[in-house]
Amino acid sequence: MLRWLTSGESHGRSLVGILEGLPAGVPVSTEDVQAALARRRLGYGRGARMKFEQDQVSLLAGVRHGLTLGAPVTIEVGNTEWPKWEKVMAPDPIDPAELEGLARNAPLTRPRPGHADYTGMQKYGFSEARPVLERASARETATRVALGTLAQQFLAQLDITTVSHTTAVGPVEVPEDVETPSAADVERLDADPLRCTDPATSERMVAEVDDAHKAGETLGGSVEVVVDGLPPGLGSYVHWDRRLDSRLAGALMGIQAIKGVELGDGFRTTRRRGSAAHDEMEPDGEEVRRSSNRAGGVEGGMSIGTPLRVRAGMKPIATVPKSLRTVDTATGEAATAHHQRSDVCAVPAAGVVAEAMVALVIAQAVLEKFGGDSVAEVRRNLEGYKQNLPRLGEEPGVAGADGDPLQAPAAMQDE
Ligand SMILES: Cc1cc2nc3c(=O)[nH]c(=O)nc-3n(C[C@H](O)[C@H](O)[C@H](O)COP(=O)(O)O)c2cc1C
Ligand SMILES: C=C(O[C@@H]1CC(C(=O)O)=C[C@@H](OP(=O)(O)O)[C@H]1O)C(=O)O
Repeated sequence: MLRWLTSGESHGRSLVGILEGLPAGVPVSTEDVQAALARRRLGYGRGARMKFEQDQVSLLAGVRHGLTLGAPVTIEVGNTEWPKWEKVMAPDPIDPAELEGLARNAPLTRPRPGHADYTGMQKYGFSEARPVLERASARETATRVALGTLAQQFLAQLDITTVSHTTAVGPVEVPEDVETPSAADVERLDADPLRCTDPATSERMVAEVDDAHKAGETLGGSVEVVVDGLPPGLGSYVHWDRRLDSRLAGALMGIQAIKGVELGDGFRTTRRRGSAAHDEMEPDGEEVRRSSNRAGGVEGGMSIGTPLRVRAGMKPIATVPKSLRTVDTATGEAATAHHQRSDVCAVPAAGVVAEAMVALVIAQAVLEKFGGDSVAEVRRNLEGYKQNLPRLGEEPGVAGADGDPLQAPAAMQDE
């Protein structure tokens, strides 16, 4: 089973991620992880911190000479800002005199609506928001991207590729008739200020970010992750928590500020009639071809072999420069929420994080179905499965107990 865990505070010494269950033989280097993290820092509208802070990557365990060992992989992402926070975030007890007058240590008692601040204070019994925001911050997503790089490198060994792109920033959306990008477009997407596939829409998104910035506002939007090369049959219809769609939705909703997830055409499908909602089948030699990909590659909780398309919607950044009304928890008086610096829009970065989470879920589903302790073994298992998939016209491998196909209820049978 592939499992992962992250640890670390936003202004702590470093973040750490552990990935357990990855087979031996996945190529990965410090440079690969560093490059993936650099992609997460991209995007028009991100705040000052992205410019001056570096992600310092160390592969601490589980990798030797550029290949995974099959052992847990531990990645550390060092915060280069640590020297400024060493006292405020010191793990060991510290003489209060050393903290005196430090602006960074000022109690944050004006919680931001939309962030974890206030409920985190209530839940954990803190008198200010610093101990909450340190972990609630999306700084943690650097670790997910680092671990996702390993999953992506593993999937690439099986010719499964992942890419993400921005589909909306605030009200500015990529038109429906624009072609969905593939992994071949990664460089072009990363070079775009918003990681948007359509240059005309990207220009409008830049203008929207500028406008929001000037107005002291923040923005959300949506991203799409596309996975090519999936075999049919990952996930299952037999139980809710084995469904690929439910697992993808959980993983994406687990990203800070993600408020909705759609598979394929998602909610657009709910407004269509049945005949315009599904992906019709037609014979293609010994195989079945789909005439469209509205479902986004998942039916019945399983991958169907067409490209996976999954979207995540992000709410606007909670630290709004035009400060929101709140309460000062120290005085009990009405106040405006604390604000120092923040992103205006982090949708492009959220796309890179979503790509990492999708890669982790897909890698987990691949390992569940095909197993294997080395990449070579997983590849053999996958190839064997693909070669033995039933062809059109062949007898199905499994029938009912008496060999008869199940009868549909009379009301559903053709007249
Ligand atoms: C990549 C990324 C960057 C973010 N940057 C900020 C930020 O600079 N300021 C902020 O207030 N929230 C930021 N957020 C969002 C907060 O982390 C999020 O609003 C907070 O966790 C509460 O959201 P939730 O209710 O979905 O948990 C960012 C989120 C992501 C995914
Ligand atoms: C540091 C990152 O994102 C941070 C996510 C974040 C939040 O509240 O989620 C708030 C900001 O941090 P700070 O308040 O220290 O400026 C972002 O910069 C990062 O993505 O690496």
